[in-house]
Amino acid sequence: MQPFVEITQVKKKIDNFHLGPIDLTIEPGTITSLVGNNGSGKSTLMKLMMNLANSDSGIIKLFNQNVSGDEEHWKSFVAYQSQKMIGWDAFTGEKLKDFIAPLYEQWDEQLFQRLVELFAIPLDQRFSKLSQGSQQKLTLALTIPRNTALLLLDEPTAYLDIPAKNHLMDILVEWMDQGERSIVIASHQIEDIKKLSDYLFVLRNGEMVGNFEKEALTERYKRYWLRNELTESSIPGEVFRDRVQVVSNHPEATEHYLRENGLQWANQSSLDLEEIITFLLSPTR
Ligand SMILES: Nc1ncnc2c1ncn2[C@@H]1O[C@H](COP(=O)(O)OP(=O)(O)OP(=O)(O)O)[C@@H](O)[C@H]1O
Repeated sequence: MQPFVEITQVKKKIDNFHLGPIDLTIEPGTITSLVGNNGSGKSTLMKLMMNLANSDSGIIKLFNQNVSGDEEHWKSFVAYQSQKMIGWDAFTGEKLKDFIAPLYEQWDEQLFQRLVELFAIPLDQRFSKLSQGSQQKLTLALTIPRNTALLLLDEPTAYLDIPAKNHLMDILVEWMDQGERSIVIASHQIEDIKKLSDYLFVLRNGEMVGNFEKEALTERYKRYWLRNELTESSIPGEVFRDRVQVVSNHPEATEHYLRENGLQWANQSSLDLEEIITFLLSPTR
């Protein structure tokens, strides 16, 4: 099956900020988290994917169509939740639903009603009158039931309360099971990233660090506790050290070196995904 998204060598400059070059492919049936420090370009990348901003170079294809071309058929396969919904303030949830639902052939009214109930969304209030969390809940309730093949969510859980976050994760997992679908989610919430992602696309200050398969990434990092303090200046795979502790992102090379040089380790452990992301986003490591 054709990838849902193909991004090739995309670059974008905004004032002093440089994004890219970005290469990213989103296959059907996958959830990809966009992970990066603040201002690293996650929202910009999503806007580029939606053709809400123009790239300076490179190609972005959604459903095999160039997003900046004349043909806009690709838009019917995508639902996008941005951080700020422009033009919604004056309308109630009920009215917004009346505008949006008829635009989507696959609109799932039952799922909409379920989300309204689960999240206790007051549909009779104007969007501008809702709390930030309730605005986010309503936005999700008006986005997920569109049932498009691709769902782009820009920080969907930043303001959600704990029960709503948990409900949302269950709903997204369920939603994925209903067909050839994919989700791209920009998030700083480690629980979302851990629970949902198949892939982590990591950006550091506009630069692409990589697109990592989550399980492979967690297996790649190991911490070794050595019996004696290290005197070597650097050992293969090392990304961090502290007296008798070494963290490696290339365990085979590290272990080979330690054995060859008679350096024994008393213990080893895996790293938590949060710690791995911290290493990936840290400029000195
Ligand atoms: N409309 C704009 N005008 C000026 N600068 C912008 C604009 N949009 C984005 N930028 C700049 O682009 C860079 C990337 O911003 P972006 O919002 O894409 O990052 P992000 O990774 O989504 O950040 P965060 O995690 O804080 O939401 C930032 O330096 C930001 O200041």
